[in-house]
Amino acid sequence: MYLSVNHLSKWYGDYEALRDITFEVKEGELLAVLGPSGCGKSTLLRCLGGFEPVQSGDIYLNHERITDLPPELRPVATVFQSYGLFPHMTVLENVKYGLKFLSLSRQEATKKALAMLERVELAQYAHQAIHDLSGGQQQRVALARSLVIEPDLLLLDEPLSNLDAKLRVSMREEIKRIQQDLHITTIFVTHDQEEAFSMADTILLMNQGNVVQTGSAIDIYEHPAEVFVLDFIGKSNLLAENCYVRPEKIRMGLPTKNQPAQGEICQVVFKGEIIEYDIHCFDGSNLSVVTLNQSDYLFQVGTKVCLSYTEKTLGG
Ligand SMILES: Nc1ncnc2c1ncn2[C@@H]1O[C@H](COP(=O)(O)OP(=O)(O)OP(=O)(O)O)[C@@H](O)[C@H]1O
Repeated sequence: MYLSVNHLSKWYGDYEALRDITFEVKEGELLAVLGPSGCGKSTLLRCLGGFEPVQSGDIYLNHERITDLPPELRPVATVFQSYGLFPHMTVLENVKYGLKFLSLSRQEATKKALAMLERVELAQYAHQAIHDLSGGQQQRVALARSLVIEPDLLLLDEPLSNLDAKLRVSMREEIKRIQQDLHITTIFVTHDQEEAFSMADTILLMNQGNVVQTGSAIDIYEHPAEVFVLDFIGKSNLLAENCYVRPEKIRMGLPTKNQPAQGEICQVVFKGEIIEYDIHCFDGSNLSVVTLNQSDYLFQVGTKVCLSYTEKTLGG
């Protein structure tokens, strides 16, 4: 495997921030580390980048053990949330800065930096000051500066968190395009499920310093390993211990002679593309149902409905 992380543990004093973390990443794959605030995502990234020592465990990158190497000796580039660009330098100078520690002639460095700016579609801004660029453009300069050194592994810590909602969506596609073009193995930290789902080949879901599940977006959504995953990823109805049904998997209809009403709609939330319903069932339970907006608005508050669905089992 290209990146192997084996039994990594990290303590801050007597607080265990990472507990026995084990996972693998294939070459050219994009892995999203997803989880709630404080679960240890950034700590894991800092340990992979060499910015934090670990107490036990091993990291192998491209068959080399890098666990104890300082950041500058790891073939790894990190883009932090703040981008860390130098405001007094031009775009080109910022990207060339990444090459400072390689023994390249000035001409070679300029050529490489310009080629990378071309890749991220910013060549025309090469001689502009950093503060003349938008947030999304600055993000791409930070990416270019990291990628120009041709690292074996790219680490991105919540790279879209400083951008507005619309730009986040277009930057997701942009980062994915660049990552795939360069076939660069990438680990991307986010607390945003949609971001992880839309970008990652594999998702590593964390909670309280542990890895709780690893898999594709479909694996994790369709086969949640435990209640935490069910709650964190999407919406769900927990029916009984270990049994659940997703709201969009419930079919709702008007009662017929053969199918009596099982509940009554007590709330309708119109969200445009979808409509969310809260159903009070006659057995005393409550269910959430989501339907696509298919426009006949049959179901209003007070409508009695029948429901059909198949229960799924956690971990199944
Ligand atoms: N330098 C430190 N010293 C002590 N505790 C720390 C340190 N850095 C992080 N922690 C603790 O370790 C835990 C994990 O923090 P971390 O920043 O990795 O979480 P995170 O999942 O990235 O959160 P967020 O999404 O909010 O950035 C938290 O409880 C945090 O308070």
